[in-house]
Amino acid sequence: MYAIRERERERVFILLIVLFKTNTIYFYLCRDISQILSLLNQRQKQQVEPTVAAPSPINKDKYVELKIVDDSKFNYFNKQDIIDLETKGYLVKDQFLTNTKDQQEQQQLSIQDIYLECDGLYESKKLKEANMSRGDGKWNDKSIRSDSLVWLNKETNKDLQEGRLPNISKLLQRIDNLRIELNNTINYASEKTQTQLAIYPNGGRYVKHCDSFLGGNSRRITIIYYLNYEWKQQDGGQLRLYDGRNGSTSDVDPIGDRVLIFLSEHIEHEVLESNCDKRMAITTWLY
Ligand SMILES: O=C(O)CCC(=O)C(=O)O
Ligand SMILES: [Fe+2]
Repeated sequence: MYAIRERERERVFILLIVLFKTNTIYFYLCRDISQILSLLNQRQKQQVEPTVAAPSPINKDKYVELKIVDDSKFNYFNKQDIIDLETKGYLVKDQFLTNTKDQQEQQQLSIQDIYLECDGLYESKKLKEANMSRGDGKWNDKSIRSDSLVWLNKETNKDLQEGRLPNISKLLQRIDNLRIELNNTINYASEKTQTQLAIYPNGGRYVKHCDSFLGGNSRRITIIYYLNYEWKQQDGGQLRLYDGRNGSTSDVDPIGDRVLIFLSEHIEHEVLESNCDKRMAITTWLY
C-alpha cells in the first residue's frame, strides 16, 4: 500500500516537472514569437515612411536658383513657369500635346492613341508589379505602392527599339524636348533621363515618398504625363505634393494630357487612392 502511494507521488512529481518544462518551453516560444512579431512591426513602420526627408530649400522663398540665360528658346515653358519651379517647387501644364508653338507638333498626336498603346502593353502583361527600394532593402507591399510598371527607355525597351510603340515614341520625344528646352533656357545641363509607364489598379496608391535620396541617385526633375483623358473627380488618385517649408499640401488631379513637373529632390509626394480601373501616367526623370 505504502509502495503504491510512493509510486503515485513519484508519477505526480514527474508529471509536474514535465508540465513545468513544457510551460517553460511554451513561455520561451511565446517570447520568441512576440519578438519576431515586434521586429516585423518595426519593419512595417519603416515601410510606411520609406524615404529620408527632402533637403531644405536654399531659403524660405526658393527651393533652388534657376537663372534664365536665353528666353528666345522658350516653347512649352515661359518665365513664370521657371519662377514657379524655383519657388513652389512644381508646375502644372495642361493640353500638353497641343499647347506648343510648333505648328507641326500640334497636329501629330492624340492622347487616345497613346493611351491605347499603353493599355496594349498592360494587356499583354509587359508591366511588372513595382517594388520600393531603399538602401539594400526591397519591399513589395500593395498597401504601400500598388502600381505596375514598365521602363520605356530606348536603350532597353525592345518594343520602342523595334517601332511597335509609335505614339508613345512621339510623346517621349515631346517630353525630351522639355529637357532640351530647360538646357537651352536655364542651362540645366541634363543629359541622362529615365522613363516609366505606371498603371494603378482600382484602390491603388503610393505612400508619401521622395523620388531622389539625399546622397543617393541624382534625379533632379520629375516630369509626369497623365493619360486618363476621361478622368472625373470621383476617380481620385490625385498626387498630393508636400511643401517641406510649412507642411502645406497641394493636390494635383491626374487629368489626361496634363504635365506635372516638380523638383525630385525637394518635393515629397503621395498618390492618393485611385478609384478608376486604370490610373495611367508616364514619368520621366531628368538627371
Ligand atoms: O503618378 C503619379 O502621380 C506619381 C507617381 C510617383 O510618385 C512615382 O512613380 O514615383
Ligand atoms: Fe514619386
